Amino acid sequence: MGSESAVLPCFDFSKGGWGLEEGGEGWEEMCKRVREACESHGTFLLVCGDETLEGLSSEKVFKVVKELFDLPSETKQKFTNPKPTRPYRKTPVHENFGIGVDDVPLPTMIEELTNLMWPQGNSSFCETIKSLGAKMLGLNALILKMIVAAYGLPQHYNSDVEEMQKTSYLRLIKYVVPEDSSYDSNVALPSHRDKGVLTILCENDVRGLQVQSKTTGEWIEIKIPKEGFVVFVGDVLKAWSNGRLHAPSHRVMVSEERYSVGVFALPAMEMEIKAPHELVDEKVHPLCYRPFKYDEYHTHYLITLSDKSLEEFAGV
Ligand SMILES: O=C(O)CCC(=O)C(=O)O
Ligand SMILES: [Fe+2]
Repeated sequence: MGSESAVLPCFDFSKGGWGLEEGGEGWEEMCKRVREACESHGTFLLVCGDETLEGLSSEKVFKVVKELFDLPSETKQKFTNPKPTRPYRKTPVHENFGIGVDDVPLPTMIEELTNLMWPQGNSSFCETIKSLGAKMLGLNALILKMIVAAYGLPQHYNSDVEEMQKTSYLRLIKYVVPEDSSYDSNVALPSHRDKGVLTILCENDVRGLQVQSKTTGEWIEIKIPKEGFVVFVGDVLKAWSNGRLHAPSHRVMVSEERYSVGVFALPAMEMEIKAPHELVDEKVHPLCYRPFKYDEYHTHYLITLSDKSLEEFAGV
């Protein structure tokens, strides 16, 4: 355990690097590399740089995130998201706010959260988290388009890309070292695979995230670039890609207070997850997963909470 994240691919999406423009110079090469990273590791790092992040420095983001978690418990508990899996939650090792309800735009939800937490207003929280959310949603969308392009799939699969982000949501997380000494481990978030499509995360300057190597099974420490993100492939994207993309197990170990922000791309509940026929062939890539509705898979997971739920539910 303990390899440096230097072994993980890291792409420069800053203006001085590869750039972010769809179809721009270096686009094809970048799509290919992103696809390869998602196949071999299921994860990669992204450096965005100040210009691309438009002033959203890590200091600025985590200052407002910390302000939220520093509010009194009674105030935080007022946040009862109508989506039952995403209210304010607190356990001995972490606290989190899941922000996002199907059909309600993320900026509206962030405004509602701000008004609830600070009736007198807090524009720096509201504007910072809205800009960050928009940036992270945009990056998820771009990466999904890159994957479609890298497989040489016809443009009409971009409608799958849109469907696959219909219920995206943002999560603000604080990890703590438990005071209760009966918690003898510092596993703050146990090993799991993300069940959705694609996850993008940033952290304050405290490490703790680890990913399990696809090839060796060892745990690799992830050092998310300060002006950047880490990206994980989730189960739904693995199924859609006919098992070509890898959905890696990851976990969080903490020895000091840590904060992170994640945007989780999730499909429309009624979306049928089905590999494009171009990604299926008899010999090399036989069909790995039967087509399934996302809400059925989601329900199955909530019942079993199994890390192998995709294989159990839809494996052929
Ligand atoms: O907080 C992190 O760095 C990871 C969070 C995560 O993996 C999750 O919420 O699914
Ligand atoms: Fe995760």
